[in-house]
Amino acid sequence: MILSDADILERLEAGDLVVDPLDDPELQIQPASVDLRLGREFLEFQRTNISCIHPDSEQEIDEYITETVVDEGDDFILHPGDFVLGTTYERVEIPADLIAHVEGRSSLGRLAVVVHATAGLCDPGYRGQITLELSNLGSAPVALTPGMRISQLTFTELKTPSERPYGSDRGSKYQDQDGPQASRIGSDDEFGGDQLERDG
Ligand SMILES: Nc1ccn([C@H]2C[C@H](O)[C@@H](COP(=O)(O)OP(=O)(O)OP(=O)(O)O)O2)c(=O)n1
Repeated sequence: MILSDADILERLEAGDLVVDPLDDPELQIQPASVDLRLGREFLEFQRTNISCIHPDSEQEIDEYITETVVDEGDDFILHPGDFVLGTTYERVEIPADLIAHVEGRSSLGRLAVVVHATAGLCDPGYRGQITLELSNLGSAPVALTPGMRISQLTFTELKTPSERPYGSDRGSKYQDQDGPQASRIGSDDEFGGDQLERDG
């Protein structure tokens, strides 16, 4: 079951679902979602000198990334073909019996701005700001203003609460993230590994 505005309000008031700060609930709570605003920090991949990214090398990923913090009143210009990481301004806490989906807003989609390239799932138990995978599929640069409503979060109730919510086991590498976080896929090994065992 997907939560409606009334369900979302009820869970926010109960305090187990958190969207903080929710400065203008009337504007931000939509019929069945909550609009989230764009934060000031962005991570950009440097275009030059990248021969190949090895996902298992965190150091390598960090070396290729630069951080930009947009000053008050300024915009971040997302150029055609760009891919950058942004962040929601709000911090969320998802209870063990809900799963949240990060969705784009139609008004930005119509400008060819995509807010999550592939991953759009916030696990039950997740706490923190949400990293946005921003790209511009159009042919004109688009100005993004921190504070603008950039994405929306929908909530689906699980049949039973998760027994191992995010944060309760070793693999929860993005728990409590603050600002945009680059991929930590290199930590997968440390947490049990995705590598297939080789035969012989
Ligand atoms: N666009 C998104 C999607 C998710 N998340 C956060 C909320 C999720 O609960 C958490 C982990 O997401 P995934 O499970 O999709 O990521 P991984 O499987 O790579 O990480 P882990 O191994 O920690 O589960 O990241 C985020 O900040 N921005």
